Amino acid sequence: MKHIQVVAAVIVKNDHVLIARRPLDKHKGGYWEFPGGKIETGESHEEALVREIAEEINIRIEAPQLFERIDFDYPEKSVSLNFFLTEAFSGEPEGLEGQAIKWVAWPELANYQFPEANQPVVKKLQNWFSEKS
Ligand SMILES: Nc1nc2c([nH]c(=O)n2[C@H]2C[C@H](O)[C@@H](COP(=O)(O)OP(=O)(O)OP(=O)(O)O)O2)c(=O)[nH]1
Ligand SMILES: [Mg+2]
Repeated sequence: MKHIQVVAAVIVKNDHVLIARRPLDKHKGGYWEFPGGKIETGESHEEALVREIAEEINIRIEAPQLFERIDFDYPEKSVSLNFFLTEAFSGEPEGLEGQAIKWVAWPELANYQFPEANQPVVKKLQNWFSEKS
């Protein structure tokens, strides 16, 4: 089975987190995600993350910290997801690939459908916010 390494950003501003809706023509199209994508050959995780977020969301993220790692097998491919949390960025988020983006108050996260693999990271993030507040 095809295996890919993915980095994704959990971008936090106060009690909100930025999510994006995957384009319909992509794997898991229509699901909400933490923006990010595949690591390219020769890139570090952090380089890939900064690049993907600039390409997709038009902001520059700073000081991302590894938050959660998840390996998951979909029927069509297996993914290693590396989620990095950051509260520091410059610029104004914008969906550069035509995708919807949204700042969601953390208690509302449960109302958005994420890919199956994301279940543990969404739960961990809800715990992270609830311990902070
Ligand atoms: N970015 C992101 N991908 C996720 C999440 N959860 C999840 O299962 N995935 C899966 C869906 C995809 O199979 C893969 C990410 O690939 P991608 O389509 O975003 O890759 P990419 O941005 O490099 O896009 P491209 O090569 O198709 O243009 O990881 C998530 O929260 N964020
Ligand atoms: Mg992507």
